[in-house]
Amino acid sequence: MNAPVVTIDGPSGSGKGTLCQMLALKLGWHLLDSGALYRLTGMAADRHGVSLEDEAAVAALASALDVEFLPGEQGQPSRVILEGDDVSGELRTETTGNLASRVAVLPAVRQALLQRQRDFACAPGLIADGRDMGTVVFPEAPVKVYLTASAEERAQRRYKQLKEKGNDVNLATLLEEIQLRDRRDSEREHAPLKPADDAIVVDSSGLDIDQVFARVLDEVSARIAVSAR
Ligand SMILES: Nc1ncnc2c1ncn2[C@@H]1O[C@H](COP(=O)(O)OP(=O)(O)O)[C@@H](O)[C@H]1O
Ligand SMILES: Nc1ccn([C@H]2C[C@H](O)[C@@H](COP(=O)(O)OP(=O)(O)O)O2)c(=O)n1
Repeated sequence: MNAPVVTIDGPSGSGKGTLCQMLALKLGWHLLDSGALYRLTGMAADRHGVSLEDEAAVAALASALDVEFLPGEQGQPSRVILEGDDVSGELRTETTGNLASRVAVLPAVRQALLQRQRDFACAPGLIADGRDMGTVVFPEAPVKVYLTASAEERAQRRYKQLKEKGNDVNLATLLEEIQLRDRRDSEREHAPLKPADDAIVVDSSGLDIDQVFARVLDEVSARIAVSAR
């Protein structure tokens, strides 16, 4: 039998990454950060001077990504190595997020990453974070969540997150970037950001992350026999 998959889709800053890490830790399941694959593809194109207009060349980079995901030293975040360089910091910037959103409109890139994402579904189970996890990559998943929040709240969260990391950020610019990315991700022709027909929609505006986690864990426990750690 295939491993169970819980999909968590939604726009930037809705809390997907945080929620998915909490769920994966609680259940002892694998975690797929699909956005990281689009981010790495965008970064690879940038490094190799490949134009984002050249769909075939960007897709070739996506199929051949030379990447390693390393667990962090005790108490440290995990590290991502692209072509031998530690790109963990650069990977999470808004500039890279925008690059990712631009390569993500290219159908050949999405196709090149499809099987790589499905291969993450191994026992005992997978928590999959992205935009099209429930609609395209794992349409048979028994639990699908669409996590959202107002653009203003998401921009505030991102502002706080980046400020805490010591980045020089501007709230109005972050809000504009989030709105632009929402539009590009939702309006693209292939695998647009939208809730799956059978997704549970959770609006996290006004909920803290522990409340979101409790709500989603209840939904998971109601649908799948899980043994939480
Ligand atoms: N429900 C919430 N309330 C307040 N802050 C949150 C909530 N969920 C996530 N955050 C914070 O918002 C920021 C963005 O969350 P993240 O998980 O990176 O979102 P995404 O992966 O959807 O872009 C992080 O700093 C995170 O701690
Ligand atoms: N399954 C996915 C995941 C991400 N993408 C694209 C669209 C997103 O704007 C970028 C970056 O995604 P990522 O989840 O890393 O970004 P956020 O943490 O939500 O800001 O990649 C996608 O098209 N499909």
